[in-house]
Amino acid sequence: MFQQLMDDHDFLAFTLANIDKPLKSQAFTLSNQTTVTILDNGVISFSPASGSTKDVVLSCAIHGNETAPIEICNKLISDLLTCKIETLHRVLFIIGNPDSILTQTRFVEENMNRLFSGAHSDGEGLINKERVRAKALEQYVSDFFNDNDNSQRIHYDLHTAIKPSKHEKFAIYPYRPGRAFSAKQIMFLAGCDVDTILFHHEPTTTFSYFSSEQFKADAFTVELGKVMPFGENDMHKFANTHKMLAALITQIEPELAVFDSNKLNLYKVSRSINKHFDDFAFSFSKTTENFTGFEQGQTLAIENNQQIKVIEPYEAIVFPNENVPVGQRTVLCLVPAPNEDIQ
Ligand SMILES: O=C(O)CCC(=O)N[C@@H](CCC(=O)O)C(=O)O
Ligand SMILES: [Zn+2]
Repeated sequence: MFQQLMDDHDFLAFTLANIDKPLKSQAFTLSNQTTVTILDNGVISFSPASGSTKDVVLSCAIHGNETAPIEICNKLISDLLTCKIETLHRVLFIIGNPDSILTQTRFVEENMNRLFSGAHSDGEGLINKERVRAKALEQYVSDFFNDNDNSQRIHYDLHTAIKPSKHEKFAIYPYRPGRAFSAKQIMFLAGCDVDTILFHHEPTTTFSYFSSEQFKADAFTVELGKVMPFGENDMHKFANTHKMLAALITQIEPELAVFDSNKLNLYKVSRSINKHFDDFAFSFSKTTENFTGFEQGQTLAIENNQQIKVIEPYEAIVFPNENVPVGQRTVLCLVPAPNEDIQ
């Protein structure tokens, strides 16, 4: 079964070829003494022989149609397997939802990025593959981080956005009460061309919040551009992201620019507008880009004959999506964030 991976070093192809085949955890050693462990379909870790000071989780395809992050992770995995690059830190790669890669959809039955921090087992429980997978992924991340108590824990959950964005690459910094935001992390992301940060205002059931909250990891949902099918990503646009992620794992400390808020776009999430009725509809056009701003009093959406208006003097919107189940987020509203505690 592993021969295909040894021959072509294509972990994505290996993952898709082995969906639903029982896969026993298996480890082997590369010529540079890195231990490679395949833990499950789409889950692979690399451990250097010694000296790891960081534990890094790189996840992609939590939404199966978000292909650029999959291509970036697959290239890093391939370069590690061929010893073209050598990691100095423990790294866990996760291809989140292989079934939805095959269907080329965001998810098959349920949005996996609403199922973490135990939400997979709420209500009717583990009734579909996405719920079972979210629970399993929590376990892999927990085992990975718990294996090494002294390391800095990092998790970048890589996505692409459904709509085009005024700021092409941006990251969501999960809610972390009592913990300052990290200037170094923000500058690492800036090095990846991710120059826009959204500070979240409440707990969520996303993968990045899980790692941030449970393991005090420096964790982010990172949006690397717009969703595109395989073969249609302009990989030049991801060169700096790829370069920085490679530097993160192959260097003790990648070189970072000094924090400068003037070079960044910093937003705070002011509220999440959830869907309460089936007739929820936005008042703005379907082509409206992420980060489009609206003035106080403007109507953003209508549901059940009620208008949902802009509350703050100015709110920008991100991730508008009316096609979600009742109870889920339809859009996040953002306000400028000049005074966050960034250290
Ligand atoms: O473009 C969209 O509408 C969604 C893109 C996406 O998948 N975003 C993540 C953000 C998660 C977070 O808030 O940290 C998601 O919706 O799950
Ligand atoms: Zn996504």
